[in-house]
Amino acid sequence: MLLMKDIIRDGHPTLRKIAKEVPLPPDPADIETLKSMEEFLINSQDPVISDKYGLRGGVGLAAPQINVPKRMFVMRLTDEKGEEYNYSFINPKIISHSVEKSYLTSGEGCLSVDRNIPGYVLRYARITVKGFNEKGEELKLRLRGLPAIVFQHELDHLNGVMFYDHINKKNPFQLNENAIPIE
Ligand SMILES: OCN(O)CCCc1ccccc1
Ligand code: NI
Repeated sequence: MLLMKDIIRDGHPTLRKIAKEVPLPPDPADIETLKSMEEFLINSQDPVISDKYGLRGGVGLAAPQINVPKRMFVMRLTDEKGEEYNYSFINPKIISHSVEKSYLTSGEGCLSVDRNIPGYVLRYARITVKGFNEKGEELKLRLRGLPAIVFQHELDHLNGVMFYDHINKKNPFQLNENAIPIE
C-alpha cells in the first residue's frame, strides 16, 4: 500500500516535469498504479487507517506525486450536495471552460507541499473535461465547484505546475470581481 514516504515533495524534479501520455489501452502496470493511488485516497480518508499509517487526507493524487511521470490521476470526493466524484483519469484534458473563475476560500494545499501557503488559487469555475478510465473507456464530464477545483489541481501536476504558482505574490488574497467563492 502507498504511504506518505512514497509521495515526493516540493523540490523533487519530477514535480516540475511534463508527464507523458499513457498508451491506450492502458497496460496492467499502469492500471495497478492507478488502483494503488485510489487505495491511498480511500485509506487517507479513513479515520482509523489514516491515523494508523499517518496518512494526510487527500481528495486527489496525481502519478507524478509518486514519481511516475505519466498523465494520470485519481480524484475522490463528495460535493456539498452529497454527489460522489470518484474517478481515475488517463490522459485527461480540459476541452472547454467558463470565463468565470472560482476559488476555495480556505486556499489550497498539496500532499507534496509540507507547509501552509496562504492565498487564493483562482481556477476556471466550470469545465468540460475528457479522459479515459482504467478500462480504457472514454469519460466526458462537466464539472463545477470543488470537483472542478480538484480536477484542475491534479491536471496542473501533469504539467509541472504547483498550486502556489497561481497565488499572487504581492497580494495573495487578491480577487477579480466576479470570482465565485467555494466554502
Ligand atoms: O495533488 C493532490 N494533492 O496534493 C492533494 C490535495 C488535493 C487538493 C487540495 C486542495 C484543492 C484541490 C486539490
Ligand atoms: Ni497536489
